[in-house]
Amino acid sequence: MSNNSSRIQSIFQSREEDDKIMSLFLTAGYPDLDSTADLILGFEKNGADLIELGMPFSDPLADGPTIQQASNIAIENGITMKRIFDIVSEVRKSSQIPIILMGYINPVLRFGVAEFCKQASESGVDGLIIPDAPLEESSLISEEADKNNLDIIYLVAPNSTDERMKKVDQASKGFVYCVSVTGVTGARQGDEVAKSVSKFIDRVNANVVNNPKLVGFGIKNHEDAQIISKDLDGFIVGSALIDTIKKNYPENGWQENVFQFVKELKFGNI
Ligand SMILES: O=P(O)(O)OC[C@@H](O)[C@@H](O)c1c[nH]c2ccccc12
Repeated sequence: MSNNSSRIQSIFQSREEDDKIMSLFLTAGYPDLDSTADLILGFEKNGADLIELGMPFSDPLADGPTIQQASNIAIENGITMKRIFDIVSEVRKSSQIPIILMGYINPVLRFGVAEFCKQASESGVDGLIIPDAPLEESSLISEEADKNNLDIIYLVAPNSTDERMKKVDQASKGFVYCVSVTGVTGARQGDEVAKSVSKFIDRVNANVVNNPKLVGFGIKNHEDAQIISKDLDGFIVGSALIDTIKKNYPENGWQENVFQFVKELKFGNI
């Protein structure tokens, strides 16, 4: 029997007080099919603690332009569910970094929930984030996820009531995803996120007491990340990473430039 979910728990257990967990979001199959596994391994070497692998979908309603575009390119590249599982199996040959699949419910339903959870788990996936299958719809998938040792991570946002935050905390396993700003994914200008987020984080800390907490949406550099995750366990970056890939690909040495960005995100300019 696999025991995948313990991989997520163990990164929080071994965390030092000042060391923020860094989760990176990458669209599977972007910028090309062959790079995804190598990118994940390189992210890990350069400071990533956790990987969110995006399952591309043609109608990604929570995503801003950067991730929408990456999804479209990945679909053009020929990404499929099977290829996503193959990427995870490939990473598992040499790495134990926790991997969470993140995507929309439709492709999962089309694939078949039971089969999806089984194959995800067998390939070495640890958890799932399905933003359009919130708590109310969780019965669609929670039973099969449980059976296969997959943690389901639910989201809280500034417009979540205290009551809802408590419910999300009860239902989540692995961690709770704190969405820093209302709206879609994407890097924000200036200190927009840092300024608005502190009241929300206080409320999160009062209501979400059983799970570790990571904050995401709009974080673009180390300084943002440190300020925004100050009272939480860590942070998540997606769009700013994908923007960096887009800026460098396919120039010579593009991966090295991306890994340098990753290192600076985690450790600052050193
Ligand atoms: O891209 P940003 O602003 O850095 O935010 C993280 C985000 O990309 C990733 O976690 C994510 C991608 N798509 C999502 C949909 C819903 C919630 C979260 C996500």
